[in-house]
Amino acid sequence: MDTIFAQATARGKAGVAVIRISGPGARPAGQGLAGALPPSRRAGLRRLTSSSGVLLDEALVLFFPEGSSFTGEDIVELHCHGGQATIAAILRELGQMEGLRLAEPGEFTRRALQNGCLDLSQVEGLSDLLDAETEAQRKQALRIFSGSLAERIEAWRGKLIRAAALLAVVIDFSDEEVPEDVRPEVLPLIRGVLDDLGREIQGVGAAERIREGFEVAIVGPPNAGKSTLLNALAGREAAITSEHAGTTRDVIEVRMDLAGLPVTFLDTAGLRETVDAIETIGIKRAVERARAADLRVFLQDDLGAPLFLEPGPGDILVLGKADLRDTRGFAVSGETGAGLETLISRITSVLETRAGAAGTATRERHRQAMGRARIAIEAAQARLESGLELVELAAEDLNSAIRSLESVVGRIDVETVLDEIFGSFCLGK
Ligand SMILES: Nc1nc2c(ncn2[C@@H]2O[C@H](COP(=O)(O)OP(=O)(O)OP(=O)(O)O)[C@@H](O)[C@H]2O)c(=O)[nH]1
Ligand SMILES: [K+]
Ligand SMILES: [Mg+2]
Repeated sequence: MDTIFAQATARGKAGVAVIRISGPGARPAGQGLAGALPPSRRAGLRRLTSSSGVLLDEALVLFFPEGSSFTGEDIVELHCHGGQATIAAILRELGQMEGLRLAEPGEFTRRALQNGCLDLSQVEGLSDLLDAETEAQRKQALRIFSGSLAERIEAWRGKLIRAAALLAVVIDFSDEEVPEDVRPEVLPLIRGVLDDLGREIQGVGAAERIREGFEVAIVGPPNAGKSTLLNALAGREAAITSEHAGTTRDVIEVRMDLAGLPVTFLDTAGLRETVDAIETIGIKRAVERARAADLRVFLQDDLGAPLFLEPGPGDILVLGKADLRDTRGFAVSGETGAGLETLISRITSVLETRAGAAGTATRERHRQAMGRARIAIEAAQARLESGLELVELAAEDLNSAIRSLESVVGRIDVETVLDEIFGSFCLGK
């Protein structure tokens, strides 16, 4: 196995930079640079020198031995000064050492996965954690990274293995006398898993929105003040505004953080009947994007006017230019900021409710694997409900469901399933 190294912190000038070395050559490489390494997992201040005796830096050095490091291999960390020349000099020195090479992107994490320090879902969680920009994203990513999905999978797997083992008893006795009917125990077990899976599959959509961001489209007639409203929400001149009806043509996106939820606001072309070819294209885009958005804010001149688009559940209808109106209804003004707080809190509350449906699974990959498992378990359930004749097929269905679930965490070894089934049940053969 190669020994790899890379700068773990972001590129650019900084107070401190961390360089990580992982693999069988990490310890000798660290010793070559720093002399004697500090005791395991304890920081020690060392002078880093090149093989030709040139002082490179003074750095904090840490050693994480194989088995208790991020990658599972020996790791040496150098917390050096964050100047570009310092980092370059140390990386150059490491590159000249026998058996060491620069890591490829994600290679430390890949090794952690290979060595069983992280499962596949945790690797996904780690990648989300590094991408997290809002509080909801951070919490969701950290939950997966700390293994919560793996725990759920393990619990379902345990129940399905127990169910399959009970069926195995029936299969074994089927040639001799009438076997005990294990269905009163098996069916509730698999029903419980089906209920959980149903909820988790339902929640993936919400979890994906938290990962990728919700889209909120601002729609309405030309000159309603949509772009002015977007700019007020963004706190900057993101979109061109003018007194000319039909100013906005392209969809303008502004990314924001609403109470920890990532939200992209879309400003769109004003909706109306028009013969202008370019405006027509803009309106088509507006309608498409607004339909696909999670939520629409209909900014209106008067509430009776045509909407050009069917409002969905949770959508918000609001009058614009509140400063020019004498209304006791809900109105906003991008110009003065009137009603903005109320609008934001309404949007937030709709999105928070939706985000609340998120479970533990966060990705399409998870949904597909859980979906396959659900189909297989439902097949087993149907076979068992019709009697015990199809018990072998039902057991096969359960094993296939177990494999699908295991694929979520990257463990797809069937032998372990068989081992557990026959390890916990002595059939006396
Ligand atoms: N008094 C007042 N004027 C506003 C308000 N919002 C926008 N306006 C004015 O109304 C005109 C149209 O504003 P825009 O923000 O460009 O309207 P729009 O809905 O984006 O228009 P299109 O992109 O053409 O569909 C501009 O002259 C704005 O200054 C408001 O809240 N109060
Ligand atoms: K306008
Ligand atoms: Mg506009």
